[in-house]
Amino acid sequence: MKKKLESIPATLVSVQDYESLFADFIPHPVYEYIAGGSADDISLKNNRNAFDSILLNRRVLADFSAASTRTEVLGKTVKYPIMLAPVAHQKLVHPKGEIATAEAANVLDLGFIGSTLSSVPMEDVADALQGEKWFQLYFQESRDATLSLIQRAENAGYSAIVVTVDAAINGLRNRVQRAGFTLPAGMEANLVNYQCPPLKSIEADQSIILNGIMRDSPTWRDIQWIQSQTSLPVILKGITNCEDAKIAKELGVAGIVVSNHGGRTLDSVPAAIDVLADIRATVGDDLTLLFDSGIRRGSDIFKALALGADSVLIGRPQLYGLSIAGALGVAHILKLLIEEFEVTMALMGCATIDQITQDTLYSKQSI
Ligand SMILES: Cc1cc2nc3c(=O)[nH]c(=O)nc-3n(C[C@H](O)[C@H](O)[C@H](O)COP(=O)(O)O)c2cc1C
Ligand SMILES: CCCCCCC(=O)C(=O)O
Repeated sequence: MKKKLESIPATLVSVQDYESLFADFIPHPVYEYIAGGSADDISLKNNRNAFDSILLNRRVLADFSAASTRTEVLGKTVKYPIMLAPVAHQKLVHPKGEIATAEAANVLDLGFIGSTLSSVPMEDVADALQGEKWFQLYFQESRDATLSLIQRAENAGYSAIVVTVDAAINGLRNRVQRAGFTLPAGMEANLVNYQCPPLKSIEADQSIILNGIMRDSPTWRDIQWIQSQTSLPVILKGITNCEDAKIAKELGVAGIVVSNHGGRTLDSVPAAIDVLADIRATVGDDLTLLFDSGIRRGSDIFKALALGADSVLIGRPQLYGLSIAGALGVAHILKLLIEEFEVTMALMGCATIDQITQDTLYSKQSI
């Protein structure tokens, strides 16, 4: 395994370059955990294929005298429509874990979503962050434990709760199983004092999954309960279905992350980018829509905004940079994506974010 780099070689000029290299810097089972999707990687691959099939309908000779990447997300002005997605267990790839990623987010002035499963306590991650910080919530087995996480997030200064709703149980992580990946101790720093309740009893002819694990799994009523327990905006992450988006809006959530979890939960769900426009049409213009799953280029950020996202989240690329060169690597990757996004805006003739509309894309039928 290679030692972390202390400077960035001139050959690393895109996220793809980092992606090709990061396996050399981490143990193979960890690589499989990060790079893999679920089951046959169908959704994982679809995420990229779908982005590649979207073509840009450029305009020339546009006026850039008042150009800006600034926009509003959840009622606040941000420098770029880009945030760091919640990514668990970051000390798997670097001893500083989430602290290094937070430092990179600070350098680029990007918002950060801290995971319930972070390997650094959420309070320390919050202290390391200078900009916008949201907390991603995984429901715990008991409401007390879930509520305690929300209260800790509030006390630590997080300004929104992002509830992940697409992972009621783990997906079929076959690549992880084949590689023999197991989570080392110390990778779930927020949960050290949380007791795991005993396994639920089931009848002899019942399913452990459907009647055991899923029996008390969260429902829409639990989302309402969370809303009743916090004054922070509540955002649901992991919606790919228009009816679910409609229910979420009716319940008054502050936003939705259109995401298939990077192809890591249910395999064979569509590419997240392929459902984004329909979800935007369903919820209307006013609800905050975030997007992740497959963003690897600045042009992907542009495409997601054109299809209705207010901001995108960067997932796996954080870990490529962290594995190879710590905070410097993450910052470099984020910088590359920002520059690519700006180049795309420039060559597309879009000087401001509100000019990035569906008209900037060829419709699939028209080509
Ligand atoms: C190693 C890893 C850990 C992740 N941990 C979380 C997590 O703790 N909570 C969560 O909501 N999503 C988690 N995700 C999903 C990301 O937030 C995001 O949805 C996904 O990475 C987007 O796909 P992409 O990385 O292919 O762009 C994780 C993803 C990876 C790769
Ligand atoms: C029951 C879901 C566990 C997910 C663990 C972290 C994550 O979101 C991911 O690996 O993806």
